Amino acid sequence: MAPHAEVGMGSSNGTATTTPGSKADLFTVNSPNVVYTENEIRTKYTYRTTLVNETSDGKFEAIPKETLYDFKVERKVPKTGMMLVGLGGNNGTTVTAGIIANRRGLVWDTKEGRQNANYYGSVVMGSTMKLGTNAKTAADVNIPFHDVLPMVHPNDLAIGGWDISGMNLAEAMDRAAVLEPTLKAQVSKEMAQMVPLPSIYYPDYIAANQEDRADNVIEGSKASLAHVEHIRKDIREFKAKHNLDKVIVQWTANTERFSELVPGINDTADNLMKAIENGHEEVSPSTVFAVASILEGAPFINGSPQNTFVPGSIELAERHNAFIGGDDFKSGQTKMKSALVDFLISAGIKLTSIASYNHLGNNDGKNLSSQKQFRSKEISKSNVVDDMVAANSVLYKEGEHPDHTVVIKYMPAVGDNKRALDEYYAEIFMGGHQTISLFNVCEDSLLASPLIIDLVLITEMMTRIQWKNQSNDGAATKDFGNFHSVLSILSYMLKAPLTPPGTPVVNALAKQRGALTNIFRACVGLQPENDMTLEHKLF
Ligand SMILES: NC(=O)c1ccc[n+]([C@@H]2O[C@H](COP(=O)([O-])OP(=O)(O)OC[C@H]3O[C@@H](n4cnc5c(N)ncnc54)[C@H](O)[C@@H]3O)[C@@H](O)[C@H]2O)c1
Ligand SMILES: O=P([O-])([O-])O[C@@H]1[C@@H](O)[C@H](O)[C@@H](O)[C@H](O)[C@@H]1O
Repeated sequence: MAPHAEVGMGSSNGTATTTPGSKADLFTVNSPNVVYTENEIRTKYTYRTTLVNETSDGKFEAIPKETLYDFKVERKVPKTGMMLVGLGGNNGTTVTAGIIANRRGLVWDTKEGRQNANYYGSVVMGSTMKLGTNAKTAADVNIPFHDVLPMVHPNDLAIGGWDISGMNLAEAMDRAAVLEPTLKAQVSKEMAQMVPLPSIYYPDYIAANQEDRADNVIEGSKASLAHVEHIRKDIREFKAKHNLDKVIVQWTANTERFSELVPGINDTADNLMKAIENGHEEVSPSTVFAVASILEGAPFINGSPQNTFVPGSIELAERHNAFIGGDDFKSGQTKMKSALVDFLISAGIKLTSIASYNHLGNNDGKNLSSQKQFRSKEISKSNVVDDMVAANSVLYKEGEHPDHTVVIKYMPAVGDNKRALDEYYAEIFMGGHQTISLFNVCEDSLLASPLIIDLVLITEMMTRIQWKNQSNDGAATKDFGNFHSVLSILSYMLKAPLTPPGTPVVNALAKQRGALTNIFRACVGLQPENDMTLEHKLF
């Protein structure tokens, strides 16, 4: 068996990328509130919100509020590694092959002609944001999202990870049946050298039909401190082997059943550690990976829908000032839903029914053909409309919401090319109705892989941003510190965004992108994009 090798840093014949440590800035901000030093960007930022009081006669009083923040961004781009749990799966092999292809600037033949490697579908690598308006022409100036802050380039990521299947990544890529043979042929040699590290396997958490893959497992079928330490050691060794500054761990392994939330077991950090020590059956493999990552100081992202982040794991992350994020990549059908529902309801159209069906034939679909695993996915796919409905009391009474059903069927013949069929039914003006019927073929792994990259790049960036705020008299109220451990800024990439305890969940796609964009703009002293364009209206 080939050694547990990984794909290393950018190769000699790779395309030009942001060399770790360089500060090749596309723009600088000329403002008294922004200071650039050799190692940092320091910003004084005025955050403007509106506080609302309810008056005794049922009306509202709106009070504009300003909070002064200091932001500090480390400019040095660190050498970063991405460790995937489920490396040998459809997503794991596809994202690995995609980064290798981009790094080497590969071109391959397809039925439609020559195809170049790209990062389409990645917000960070494939989208832009408005920097401002041209001082002379007043035309919008848009820049690549990746250039708003000094971010890691995906071509420079070292890649590794774990899988309960010991198949090398070239064979696993063939098993996944996602990529063109002409591309696979060009990356196969390099991927054949990559064999996932053995992983923990607790059969009760994933479908029984996954058992035939489990030939690369660490001894023990229940949680243990030994499992936590084994994973921590894997992370340390990967980091040392590639001489990395940082490692981000991401779960793209199978969807697990939900863990039961048991007081005294997974409700607090101490109880969770005790439950792991005692091998409690309500501690899942994904929670063990989360705990190991938190203790090792590696941010952990959950790309699947199960409740990995039981309350005890969130408390543990907060205690260790570690970053976590999740849940469940928002790749195709649900991404469309979170945009369409936002459009309909904010247009004053009363959505009354969503029928959301899909069938797919990959191993994910095979795992989801088991009821407990499907239930995890059904929950994450169903809750995505709640915030948009609750925000419109004109259309919906308290507690009223559209009918919403989610159906997933396993149809091996279609492989990774999921067919999503949706019907949106709505009430319109004067008793009319609108019916929107969608047929959306989502090549699932090709849609999810860019999200895996975005989650790593944004999470890594968040480890280099610190903040403090000032009281109104300008005195610093605290020293610089990290954002909250739960990275809700990642919500755009996720179906069921995890938020700091007690804070609201935002699923509307435009709001999610706006939060991500405007927080990054704030870190270089730029006000939020507001699209008012008064300069084009007031003259
Ligand atoms: N568009 C998408 O593909 C998409 C979107 C949202 C969420 N997801 C989720 O992403 C996950 C991966 O999707 P996929 O299509 O790559 O699935 P996949 O079944 O092809 O890959 C999952 C991999 O995880 C491995 N695995 C299972 N248990 C493991 C463990 N305990 N440790 C290490 N490896 C383990 C399996 O052997 C398999 O190789 C699934 O949970 C899926 O629901 C996928
Ligand atoms: O396309 P989307 O809804 O974002 O997400 C997908 C689901 O539609 C699909 O049924 C499931 O198998 C995938 O894991 C993924 O969750």
